[in-house]
Amino acid sequence: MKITDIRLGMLRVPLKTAFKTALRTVNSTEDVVIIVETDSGNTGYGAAPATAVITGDIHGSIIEAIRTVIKPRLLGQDIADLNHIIRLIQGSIMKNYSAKAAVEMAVYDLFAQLYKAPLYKILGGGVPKITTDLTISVDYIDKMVADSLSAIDRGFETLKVKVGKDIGVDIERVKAIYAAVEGKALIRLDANQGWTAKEAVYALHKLEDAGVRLELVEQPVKAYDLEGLKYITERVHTPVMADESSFGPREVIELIKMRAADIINIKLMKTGGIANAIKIADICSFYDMQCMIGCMLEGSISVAAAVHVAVAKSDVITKIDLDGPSLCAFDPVTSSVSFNDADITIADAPGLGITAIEGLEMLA
Ligand SMILES: C[C@H](N)C(=O)N[C@H](CCC(=O)O)C(=O)O
Ligand SMILES: [Mg+2]
Repeated sequence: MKITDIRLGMLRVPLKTAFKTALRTVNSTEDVVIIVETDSGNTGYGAAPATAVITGDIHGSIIEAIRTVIKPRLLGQDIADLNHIIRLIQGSIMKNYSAKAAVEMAVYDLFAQLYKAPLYKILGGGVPKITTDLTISVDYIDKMVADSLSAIDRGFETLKVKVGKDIGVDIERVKAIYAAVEGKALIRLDANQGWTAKEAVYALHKLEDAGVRLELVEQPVKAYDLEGLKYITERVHTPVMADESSFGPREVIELIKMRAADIINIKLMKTGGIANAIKIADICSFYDMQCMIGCMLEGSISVAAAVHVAVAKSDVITKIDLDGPSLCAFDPVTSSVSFNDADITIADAPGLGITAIEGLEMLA
């Protein structure tokens, strides 16, 4: 099975409601879709959103990295040589993790198709059913409480509450949501780098003293501020998770050595794809550290790839934040992964099992 062509398209899907974090506000998912064709007639799919504020990637850079750098190296490659192709992708260009992730997942899709098995089985097997949280965007307190209650009505049992704005209002936001959902849902916070280390310790102590039980707090401080992350981890009971501070295996090893965080958030758009995501899971497993698998604001093609990884690495990936498709108004993709609000399941089809994508605009 040899690669004969790589084509690109754009897939845009409106959100149910605006997605608001400390870093940005977005109203739709906009993914670069990659289609890898082979001489056997098999097609592999991948996708990547442009999350400039986190990865530095924009649509143009993703498209150009794939078109001008990665594609020429991959044409003619035999899908059976998976590790060789991964090395070609990862060594082709510095950074550009979203572009690498999109291409790599399409290659993994084909590799699993070669052996006629769902991707998660090729990655080690597991039970093909996981449960995701839902993100509650940072907003007026009443709106966040209403959104949290509506998420519970939809069946979500874990809410990822966005904070990281004004520290005083953030504390009130979390208290109000906790009072409304206590006993009905678990709360995890994501400050998306919005606090200083001292603010984070102050806020978390206030919440802990008020009896607010949080599952974890994600990326309270700036991505580069590993000392700040460590300062918080050493002072609060709430487990601290690194997101923007950990991209690939190197950062994860550094965080573990420093004891700067309790949990690592793995995202394919930060790792540059599946191979590094698995390496991180294995490193964390070795050090008895738990992981979350998360997503950017992205649609169901790339999130499906993360679902396969989550299933295969469920021993160490114990927390799931794969709610991109649940935030969308509809899912234009037909695949073997079904996103039913909190419940995500994989049916028994080869690879990622993608059979149709409605509304895909092919790029010239
Ligand atoms: C969508 C997901 N639940 C999420 O919140 N991801 C963010 C980054 C999303 C973005 O800005 O695209 C995160 O975990 O920081
Ligand atoms: Mg985060």
